[in-house]
Amino acid sequence: MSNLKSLKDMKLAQIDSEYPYGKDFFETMGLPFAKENCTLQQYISNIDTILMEDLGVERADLLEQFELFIEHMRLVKEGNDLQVKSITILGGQNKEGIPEKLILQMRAGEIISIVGPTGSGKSRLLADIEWMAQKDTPTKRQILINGKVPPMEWRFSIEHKLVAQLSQNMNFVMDLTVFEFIKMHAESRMVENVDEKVREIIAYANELAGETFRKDTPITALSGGQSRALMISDTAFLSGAPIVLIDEIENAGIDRKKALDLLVQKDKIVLMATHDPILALIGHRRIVIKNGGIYKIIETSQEEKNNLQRLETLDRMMLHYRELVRAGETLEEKPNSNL
Ligand SMILES: Nc1ncnc2c1ncn2[C@@H]1O[C@H](COP(=O)(O)OP(=O)(O)OP(=O)(O)O)[C@@H](O)[C@H]1O
Repeated sequence: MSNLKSLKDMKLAQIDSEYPYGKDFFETMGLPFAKENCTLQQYISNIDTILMEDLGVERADLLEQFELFIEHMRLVKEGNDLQVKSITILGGQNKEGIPEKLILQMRAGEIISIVGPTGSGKSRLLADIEWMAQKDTPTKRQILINGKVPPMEWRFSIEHKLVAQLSQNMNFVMDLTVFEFIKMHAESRMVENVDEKVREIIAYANELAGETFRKDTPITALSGGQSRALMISDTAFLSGAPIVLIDEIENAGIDRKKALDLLVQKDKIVLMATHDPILALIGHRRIVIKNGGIYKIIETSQEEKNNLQRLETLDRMMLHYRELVRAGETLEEKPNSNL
């Protein structure tokens, strides 16, 4: 905060050029923030007394609130820029208290799948990462960011949101169109060229979703797959979060491979819990969970990658037939692996 102490002595024009969002603070209160040749202190002292009374704020408090606002916005920007090069999981214990005995490091640009039977603890592992567990969850795991214990504030702070979670259910309750919703998010992330970014996000989401939607479609009218696609595209383009956790993407009816390519392009660390062999093999490595503990880690072998191609061919065939079913066509056509 020390550099903020001098805010009051800065000229308004200088504040405007260093913190372009600063004027919003005053303008939303109905206080014009012209680029006058006076310091912030002078500007606040010169605000009409009746206006100050109407606002119900003391001059000293106004300055303090402004300083807090600038600090908050600065942290949001810093959080956006924070680089996560690695996450490390220090093993804890399984459901029976047997130690995991492992150190697993994951680097930016990696996709890691998490596999294991229902109830084995896949979501728990994702939750440990999201919460940046410090031996204080049932698994007793510890998570390091860039090889270090993350500062406590990151666990609670919205500004340092390191983790974006795409969960199984997305329920929208707001009465907004797709464009308004994404625009609101883009504005809160303080991106430049908001409208262009929003159009880009919607276009990508439409590529991921089987059925297209329009920018003026109400978000409540989106299908499960469409809203999932929208949130994936939104996360890829807007979320500063370098870590993306995906809990079971397979049932969403979206182009899973494209979705992952989009997320990983952005140099994120992607972890996904899945039962789907294609997604499991898209991962560079997969964590196998058994009885609440990390049981083994499998590097995707060349042999498996060759199988992935075969499985993808089968998947395209299935998708084709699914489209025929959706369109009410007959299914008499012979399966064709050249699709
Ligand atoms: N190491 C552990 N110690 C204690 N409890 C655990 C451990 N791992 C997981 N659990 C608990 O076991 C339960 C099931 O785990 P979880 O929901 O993560 O399973 P899952 O593999 O995601 O299942 P599904 O495939 O059905 O989504 C949860 O209540 C979770 O907190």
